[in-house]
Amino acid sequence: MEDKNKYVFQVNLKGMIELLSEHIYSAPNIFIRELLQNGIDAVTARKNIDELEGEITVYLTTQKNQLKLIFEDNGIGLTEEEVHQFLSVIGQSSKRGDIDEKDFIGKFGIGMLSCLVVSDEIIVETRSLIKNKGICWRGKADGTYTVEATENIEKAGTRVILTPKKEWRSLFKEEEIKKNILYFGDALPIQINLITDKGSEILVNKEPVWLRPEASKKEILEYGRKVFGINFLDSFKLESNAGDVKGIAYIMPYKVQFTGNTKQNKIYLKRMFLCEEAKGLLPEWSTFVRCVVNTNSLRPTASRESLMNDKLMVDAKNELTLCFKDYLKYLTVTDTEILSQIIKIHHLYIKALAVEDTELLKIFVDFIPFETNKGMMNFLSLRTYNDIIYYTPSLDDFRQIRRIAGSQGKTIINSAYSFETDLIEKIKLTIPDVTFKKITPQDILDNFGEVKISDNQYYKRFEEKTNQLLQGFYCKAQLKEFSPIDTPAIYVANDEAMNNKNIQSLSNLTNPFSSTLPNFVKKENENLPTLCFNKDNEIVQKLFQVEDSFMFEAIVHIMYVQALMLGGYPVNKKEMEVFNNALYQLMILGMSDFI
Ligand SMILES: Nc1ncnc2c1ncn2[C@@H]1O[C@H](COP(=O)(O)OP(=O)(O)OP(=O)(O)O)[C@@H](O)[C@H]1O
Repeated sequence: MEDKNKYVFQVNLKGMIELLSEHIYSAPNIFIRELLQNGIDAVTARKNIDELEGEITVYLTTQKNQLKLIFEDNGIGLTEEEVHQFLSVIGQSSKRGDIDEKDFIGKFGIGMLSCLVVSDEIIVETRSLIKNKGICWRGKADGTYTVEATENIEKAGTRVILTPKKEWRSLFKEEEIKKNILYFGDALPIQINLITDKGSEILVNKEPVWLRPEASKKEILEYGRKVFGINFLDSFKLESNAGDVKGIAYIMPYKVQFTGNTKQNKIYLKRMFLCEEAKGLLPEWSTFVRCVVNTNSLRPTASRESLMNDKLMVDAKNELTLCFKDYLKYLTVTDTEILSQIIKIHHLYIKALAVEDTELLKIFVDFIPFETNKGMMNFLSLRTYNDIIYYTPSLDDFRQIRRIAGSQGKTIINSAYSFETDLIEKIKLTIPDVTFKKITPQDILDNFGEVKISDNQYYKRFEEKTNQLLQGFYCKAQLKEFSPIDTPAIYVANDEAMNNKNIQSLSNLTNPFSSTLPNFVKKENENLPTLCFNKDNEIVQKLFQVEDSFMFEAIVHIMYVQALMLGGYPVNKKEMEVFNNALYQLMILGMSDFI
């Protein structure tokens, strides 16, 4: 029995078009991609029936003062029933459920709507290869359509005719049409002709160089230069069974920011340009390459402007990651010159790769450069000249200790960069005969030579007086022996000590809560930053004998703030004030002798 309360959904076509143009498709030129796609799918469908070579011809012509864009293909065409079934029902596609479904690019049944973004009406003249009768279908943005017989189309195939809306005229200019056809269709396996009132030209007619197995490296690099405008260092093939992916990766000739920018590639789906975003398809550390790849079976999203991040994509990514690794391994035996250039320019990425792959780590480890207190050094020199290799994962610590550690004969790696500490941990596991040791400023301090204060009244008084002066800055003073001898004082503070200093400074502010802050510092905590004076330094030695308290104070303040600056520590307002004041007073004093 029929349900009286049952109704059928209505579709507001205008709303649908708005949705497509504003939210699904990124630009109005997408209609060119959709028309090319339909043309090629129609030709593919015909290939199963006869051997005719497929062709797409685009006409740009003025008829009765009206600009017309005509996309014509010699594909399978549509019967009258199919016109009603597929062209006139949104979301209905002849390519879904077909045994050859995987051969077609389209499948959602919405692509044609993109034409209504730029044209008020779509006219489709079509003649099916199966039922030899010409049909003219006219669809409008208000959701109505008409179908009638036509003699306009003589052979099997389809012709889509668009008249530009006023606001989109610029998209229908010859150069614009040409540019967009090449942008989306330059790798399509079909001849594409452009015929205008001025003449005709073939835009696409051969296999792109990056898909030709016999193409030379020179040709491939030349293609990369043309497309990306970059003189790449080298190139290698990308191939994966999962997703049926094939293409080329180009090595950037200069350093690129480690921003994870994956948006400067060319990704094709069944040879139709899809997007520039390779996220999910290539490994995260691969931003030192640009790639051009085609996939025949990874799945696009409905906007057809990115790939779906599904299991197949993950499998493809794993296979493509292997291509990177194989290429680098291959270079170790075929072209170490290129390899060392790649490592020199892109060592950050190579390190990330080595963290992931033990085999590669073993191959590359000696080539890998590290930033040390003695400049850039590769691992081979590091391990040849040092029994112990020190490293520090904090840039602040590295800045602080690099000079002093060097003078003590230690080599320290700055491992504050991404992947660096992970890499060191991995090297420790993989190459056990190399000794690594993490080092902090405190370790350096512990290694300074002790000075017996009680033996010398000058030393004793010096430490007392400097401690008194520095108390107000939450810093303690110690007399030590260390090299280099020309460094009068070094400020040493670990994170906790700095934290204590900051809390103490804040507690002096007028904020009503600030007085409670010192309670957060552990009471028994002796962990304050330390200013180590170098007992054997000339200025310090002179300072032992300075009796004048004004002069003593000024010099200690200058040495304190200078040590802060040298260590790369922040200098607060109070510290800056005493520093400036001391300098000012000393300058006045110095000048007075010459007046
Ligand atoms: N040039 C053509 N030749 C033959 N049939 C066509 C042509 N263009 C469109 N069609 C028919 O119209 C249907 C709808 O086309 P439309 O572009 O809207 O969607 P689709 O190509 O099926 O999928 P998608 O939305 O993924 O592009 C197609 O499935 C096809 O049957």
